[in-house]
Amino acid sequence: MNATLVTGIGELITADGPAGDPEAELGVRRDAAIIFSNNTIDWIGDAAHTPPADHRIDCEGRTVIPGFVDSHTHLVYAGDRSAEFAARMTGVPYDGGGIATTVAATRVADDDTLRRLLAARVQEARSQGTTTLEIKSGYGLDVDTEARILRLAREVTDETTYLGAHVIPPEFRDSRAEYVALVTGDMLRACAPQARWIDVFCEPNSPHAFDGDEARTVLLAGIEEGLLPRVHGNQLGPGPGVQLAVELRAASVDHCTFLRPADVDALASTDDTIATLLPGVEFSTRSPYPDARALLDAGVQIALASDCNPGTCNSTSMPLMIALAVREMGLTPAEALLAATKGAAKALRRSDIGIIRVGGRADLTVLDAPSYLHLAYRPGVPIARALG
Ligand SMILES: N=CN[C@@H](CCC(=O)O)C(=O)O
Ligand SMILES: [Zn+2]
Repeated sequence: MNATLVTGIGELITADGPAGDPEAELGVRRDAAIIFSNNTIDWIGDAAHTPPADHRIDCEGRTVIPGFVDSHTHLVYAGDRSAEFAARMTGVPYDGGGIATTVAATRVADDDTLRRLLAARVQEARSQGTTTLEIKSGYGLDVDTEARILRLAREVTDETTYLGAHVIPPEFRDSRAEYVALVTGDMLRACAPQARWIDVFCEPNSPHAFDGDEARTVLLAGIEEGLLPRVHGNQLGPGPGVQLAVELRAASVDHCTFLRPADVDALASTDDTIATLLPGVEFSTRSPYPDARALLDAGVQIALASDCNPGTCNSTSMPLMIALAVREMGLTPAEALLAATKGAAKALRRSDIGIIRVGGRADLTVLDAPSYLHLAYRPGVPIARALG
């Protein structure tokens, strides 16, 4: 059977409590233990009366939570844009133009280089408690490199996203329609076999990104090819991204930084589309933070993700995202932890992760702390690590 007993748990957060009150939904259990085998949870019960197991992990009073689900990352890339960040801190606004810098560096990086860079970022994320990563393409913007990025991403996760519609590459600046035709034609056919999702940077406030009509064309082509839609929306200003995501029943619309009341209403009207908030981006671009309270008060389901990428948020740290969500967006620690686990799992249409329940994946994260509150109470210190 090769079963492992996890015991000595000071506070167990299952995220499997009744919906409604976040504190109750956390499903906090004390004096509980877990048994898992083949990465599946077999048993959760009283630590004083545990079934037999082959191995034993003593948490020595630490807190155990569901492994973080990071449902929005751009981890396959080469190059560095720290100079762009420094310029932004002097007041230069972000408009997505710097993506071309990363595209140039990524196109000339070989597979071994990209694989090594990706492996280091995956390990960095796991060392901070992340157990599921979604990984997008989007730094190739030509058929071969986009397909290469997704092939490398698929080596480390099944949650891969085709983002050929990240920006219009320089060589197509004067022929946007031709690039949209490439993204929805040869590039889509080359990439779809290695992708579960299709995404688009839907942003009329950037000359580099895609307007509502272009974004719709891209997503409909991806759906036709069997991919599930996700959207980068309303990041730099009001725009059609949220409405388009809800209309096409996208699993998630991400950023949601600039929301009009009609956008909040649209998100509140559906169970299909999660509003994924990316506070590391506002932190790193000095944008205003999304009005998370308005979303929650309207009954909108939210997720938190890192959006780790070289341009707007170069951090894999989900604990940082939780601390920012509490400090800057007014979430309670319970709301933030649920958004970084169960909520982010919903943004991937998954129910076997982001939660600790029998039959679910044994993706467990240990906090070197007596309570989950320390994720926001002690920002910037390494208290979280994935078990195993
Ligand atoms: N806005 C679009 N894409 C990424 C940024 C990519 C980059 O600047 O390299 C984002 O989600 O913020
Ligand atoms: Zn992104």
